[in-house]
Amino acid sequence: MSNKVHIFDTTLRDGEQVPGCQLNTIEKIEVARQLEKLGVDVIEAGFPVSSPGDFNSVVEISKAVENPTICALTRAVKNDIEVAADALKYAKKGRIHTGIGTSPYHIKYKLNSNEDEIIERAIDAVKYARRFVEDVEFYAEDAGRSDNEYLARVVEAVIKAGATVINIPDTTGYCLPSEYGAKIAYLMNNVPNVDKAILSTHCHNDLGMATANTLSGVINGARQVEVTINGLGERAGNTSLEEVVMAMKSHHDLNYETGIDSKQIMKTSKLVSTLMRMPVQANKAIVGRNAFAHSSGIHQDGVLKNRENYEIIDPAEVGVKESSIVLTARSGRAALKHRLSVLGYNFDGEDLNDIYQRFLDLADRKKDVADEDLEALAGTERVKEDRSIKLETLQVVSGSSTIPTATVSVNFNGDVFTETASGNGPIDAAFTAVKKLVKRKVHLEEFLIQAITRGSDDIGKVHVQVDHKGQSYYGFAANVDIVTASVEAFLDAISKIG
Ligand SMILES: CC(=O)SCCNC(=O)CCNC(=O)[C@H](O)C(C)(C)COP(=O)(O)OP(=O)(O)OC[C@H]1O[C@@H](n2cnc3c(N)ncnc32)[C@H](O)[C@@H]1OP(=O)(O)O
Ligand SMILES: CC(C)C(=O)C(=O)O
Repeated sequence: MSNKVHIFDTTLRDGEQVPGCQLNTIEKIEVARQLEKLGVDVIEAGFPVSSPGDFNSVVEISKAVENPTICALTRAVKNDIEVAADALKYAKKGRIHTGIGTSPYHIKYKLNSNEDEIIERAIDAVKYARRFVEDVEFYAEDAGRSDNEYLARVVEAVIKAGATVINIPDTTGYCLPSEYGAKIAYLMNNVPNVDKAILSTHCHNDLGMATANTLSGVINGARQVEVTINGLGERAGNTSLEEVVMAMKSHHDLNYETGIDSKQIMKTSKLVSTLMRMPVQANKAIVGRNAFAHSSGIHQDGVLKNRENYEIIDPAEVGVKESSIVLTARSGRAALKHRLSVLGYNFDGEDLNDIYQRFLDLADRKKDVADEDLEALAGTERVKEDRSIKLETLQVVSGSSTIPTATVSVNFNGDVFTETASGNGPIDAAFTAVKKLVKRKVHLEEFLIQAITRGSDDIGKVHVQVDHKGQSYYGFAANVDIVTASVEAFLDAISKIG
């Protein structure tokens, strides 16, 4: 048996069934072209009978794409098949995907039918589709809950009728991996003409087992997998392409081949997420933003010593530039030292311990610490050491119905002095208190606050310029508390007055 596993992407059909994920034709063409670059074998482009828009998309995708087979979905209904054939008229390689439910639920409650009648309808649909195209895929909807012996009879009959690929969908995401694998193995062993067709998996994720079930199907003989980018699909989603492909690639011993250029995975994931307006969960395998992010000290130390200590996939393999070391309150000195060195600062020994304590203080208040925060820490560390007047404590009261008041204590050569003042805001009040403390005539000439990175938990960077007897002095500080940063910057400037 060949080791080639065909990748059938149904992002534009099953993925597009997700509420809010509908795309227009131009967007679908963009996704289809990217899927072609990714190297999928089949693109399921839509369900042409469902709407003129979907019909048109299948037509235009057929024109736009060269290499992959373009597939159109139908029910086991003549008109669906005729419309699909018409939509595929420009496809270089076109496939009709027709089928019908085979589980007791579907046969009785959905189709109000019986087993023999369903086999006849399945045969008729496949034969009818073969009048239009050579490549006909048959789906036994809800195969996951279908009786294996009956399913084998259906599969044998539709292969005889001319089906080239047989899809065994776990439509409701019900199967366990062992159960789904056993179903594929049963068909491989009990359908006499099974070698005339390819068995395909189509596993939904209702119990979070879509990827496991798909792999179990492949291990037991399926050679096509139906998958979507980012695992999008009806209800809890479909099997995610990136997970299946990277699982097969990571386990070289399984020896499966696909035509996928895995370096295109991230780009494809981002395109689909953006166009379908469906964010990817941060911890999603392979394509989540945390999939290659290390944020705890022990892991960071391990990754810095050797990436493979904590990574089974080289991020470059899926088109991610590099893994990231995210500095948080759970990071250790190894990660901090590494990040500082990337930024051009070398901290060792006691210096490293000092900045590490200040870093922890910041990280406890801020979820993650960005490079700009580190720059500020590394810079202010030096600034503060040189200063003769140091801020001991600062307390401010402000709000919409109170007079802003600040109490500032400073340490001047070992002695602590305290003053309280009010102002038109907390910074003005604190500056007035500082002016009372230093007993020097200083005039604030310039005052600039900047947020360093993004959120409201950001570090504020403050630059001040003060005038004393006609000469300008500059001060700088950074802190998550902008009033503290302002007072520190003011003191920094004042300390420079001789
Ligand atoms: C498991 C899957 O994901 S299958 C794909 C699901 N995707 C979609 O359904 C999107 C496209 N669907 C549509 O646009 C519409 O449902 C259409 C055009 C296909 C049909 O629309 P309507 O004619 O209004 O039928 P409606 O959707 O209400 O009901 C479906 C009918 O198809 C029948 N049907 C369902 N599946 C099949 C099948 N595989 N083969 C034959 N008939 C089927 C149902 O029994 C029902 O028939 P009934 O009205 O005689 O009871
Ligand atoms: C149409 C079929 C293949 C399907 O989407 C399913 O059974 O989940």
